[in-house]
Amino acid sequence: MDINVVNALTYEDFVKLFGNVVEKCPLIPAAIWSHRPFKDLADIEAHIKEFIHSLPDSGKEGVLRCHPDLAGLDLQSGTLTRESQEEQSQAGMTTLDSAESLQMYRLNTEYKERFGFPFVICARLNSKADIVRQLSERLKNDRAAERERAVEEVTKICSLRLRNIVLSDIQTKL
Ligand SMILES: NC(=O)N[C@H]1NC(=O)NC1=O
Repeated sequence: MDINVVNALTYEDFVKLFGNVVEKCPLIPAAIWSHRPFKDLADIEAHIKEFIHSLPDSGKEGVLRCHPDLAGLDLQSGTLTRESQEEQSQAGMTTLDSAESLQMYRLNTEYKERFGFPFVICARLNSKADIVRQLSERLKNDRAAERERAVEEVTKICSLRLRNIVLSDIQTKL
């Protein structure tokens, strides 16, 4: 995908195309649109990261709260976004047995009670075993460290989603 094509998109088409690069946060692409023209995809990514990092703690936590639980209710009821469905499926979250589902439910619940936002990890870069291990490990962090850790995962998810868009035919997304 040519960056000139992206730079020529209307605001509406830009948000339609990049609206979910950060889960359920179309405000983020809407905000960075004003930085056009972008040099390349890395430039778009840098603006998104800068925007997220510039948010106050409450804003960062808000971004985290837009994420569905891994192997949670949205997955069970078929209400995940297309991107999240693909990612969770790739990490084996859609084929958990009942003991694994219960373990994820308990850990997710404990995590949300401790931090007040859901556990977020880039599912495409982690196996089922990695996810369970990291969920248990990260429960030991303090809130500020964990917020930053989780935001880092949001940026990894965003990078892969951006790459996916670029590698696929732009026309099919509009
Ligand atoms: N909670 C959480 O990590 N959710 C996600 N991770 C990911 O890669 N896609 C998601 O929706």
